[in-house]
Amino acid sequence: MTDPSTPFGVPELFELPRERAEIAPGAVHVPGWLDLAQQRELVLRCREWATGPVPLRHVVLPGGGRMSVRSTTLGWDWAPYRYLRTGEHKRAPDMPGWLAELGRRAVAEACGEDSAEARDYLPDTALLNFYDASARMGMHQDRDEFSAAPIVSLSLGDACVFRFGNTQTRAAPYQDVELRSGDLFVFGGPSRYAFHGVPRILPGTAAPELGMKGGRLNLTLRMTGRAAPGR
Ligand SMILES: O=C(O)CCC(=O)C(=O)O
Ligand SMILES: [Fe+2]
Repeated sequence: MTDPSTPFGVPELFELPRERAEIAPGAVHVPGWLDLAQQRELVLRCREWATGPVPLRHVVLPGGGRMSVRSTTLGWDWAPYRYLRTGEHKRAPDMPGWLAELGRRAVAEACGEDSAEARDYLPDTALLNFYDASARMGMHQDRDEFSAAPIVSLSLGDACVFRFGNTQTRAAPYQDVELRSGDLFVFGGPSRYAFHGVPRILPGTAAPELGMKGGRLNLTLRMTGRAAPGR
């Protein structure tokens, strides 16, 4: 008799469902939070933003280093290490209301529908990062915001190794989590200022139906805590 857990005798064809996990207090990984249709829709939007007034570019750090990731923003623009109203080229597009609402639902998913975090969450900025197969992001803290509200991270395309560390140092202890297309990761509370980074992209792991040729998109939603711009 064949073992029902290994159809065709090939265990690799079967994968256990990935479980929601609290990686550290206040840091929650929700695998497959976005279904394929939602992921495709977001990929299309990202494509628009990537070619918008502030196109995807390699940000150059004050020390002269060029980030291997290409990025752009909605709402406020980001230049190391602060949020600006005007990007290098033009003003970033507004943060769409539907995306802010998606962020609020993400926090409700991670922290609870009735939580103060979810009630008060109104992200005014989204950072879009594109990683080709060789791009990576070093360990850092997200601390350019004047708000301690959680950071919401959505992943699309190729999977990556996401390294989530501690609040004291960029070195160990840390945990490596595989973030795949559609996954949600929220970090707030005691983990809000934890060091984190992306040491590796796993090329060729995206579903072809997503319509991406390759690479990984990451969208982080943030509350900058800056006063709403007068327009
Ligand atoms: O790509 C990721 O998953 C993380 C991105 C990130 O940490 C950032 O943009 O600050
Ligand atoms: Fe970050």
